[in-house]
Amino acid sequence: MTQTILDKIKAYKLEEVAADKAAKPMSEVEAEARAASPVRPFAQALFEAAKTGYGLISEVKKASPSKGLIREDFHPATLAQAYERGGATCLSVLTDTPSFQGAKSFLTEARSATNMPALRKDFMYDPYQVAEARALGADCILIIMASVSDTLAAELEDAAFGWGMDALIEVHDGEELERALKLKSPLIGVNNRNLKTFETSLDTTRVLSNNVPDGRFLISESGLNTPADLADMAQYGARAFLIGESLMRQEDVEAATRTLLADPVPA
Ligand SMILES: O=P(O)(O)OC[C@@H](O)[C@@H](O)c1c[nH]c2ccccc12
Repeated sequence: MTQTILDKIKAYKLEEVAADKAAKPMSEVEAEARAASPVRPFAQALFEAAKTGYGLISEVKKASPSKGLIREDFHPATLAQAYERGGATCLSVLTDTPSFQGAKSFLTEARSATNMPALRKDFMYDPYQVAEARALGADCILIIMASVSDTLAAELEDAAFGWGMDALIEVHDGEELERALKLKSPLIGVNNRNLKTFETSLDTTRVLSNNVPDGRFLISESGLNTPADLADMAQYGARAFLIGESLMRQEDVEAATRTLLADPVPA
């Protein structure tokens, strides 16, 4: 079988985690997590925002494997503040370095410059990374069903809940969605980008929305550019969105965020 980009990421991430553990044992990370800035309610903030408008998870994203460098002028704290002033609900901060030019410090910097809850956007394979997320200040972690077993997904979710964090469960097809629904988290992220091929299609949300039951909260992720895209996805039940690139490409991130959220279709 050919190796996908996701397989490659997993391989280096497991090595990275092993090296991190050797440098700083779990007990130390746990102590840092206990001393970290208190958890901000991530899911709750999205539910609230979705009652009257859209929930927006705004992503601090410097580069991606498919697009290379997205934004030259990149200061996580400044960008996070622009998102907040523009009306975003939550932050997502890429902490992966090899593929996304992110950094763990970006998460702490961005979050502490705002009052928004923050998602650690990374590829999670070990409860060590979950404790580390909390130590960095994260309020939510990402669980990518395409890249983990059911057992590991449940273990990561339990670890997140144990720290008082939320978990965003990411799916890209019907099989992954079915597996996601065996977990407890209400936050279901449908990624319009296939992480194995990097192709993006909003049909992913359109199709999978049919199988997201009441009681789960649908978040449409990736490839969203315009208010019309959001209105389109909202018709399929998505009241919250995870957006990076299209906002990161704007000179005035605050104004672009405000424009995107200006005219929500009624809930
Ligand atoms: O930049 P975009 O197309 O607006 O997408 C944001 C976000 O959905 C995307 O960065 C993403 C979704 N799931 C991921 C998993 C890993 C890394 C990145 C991602």
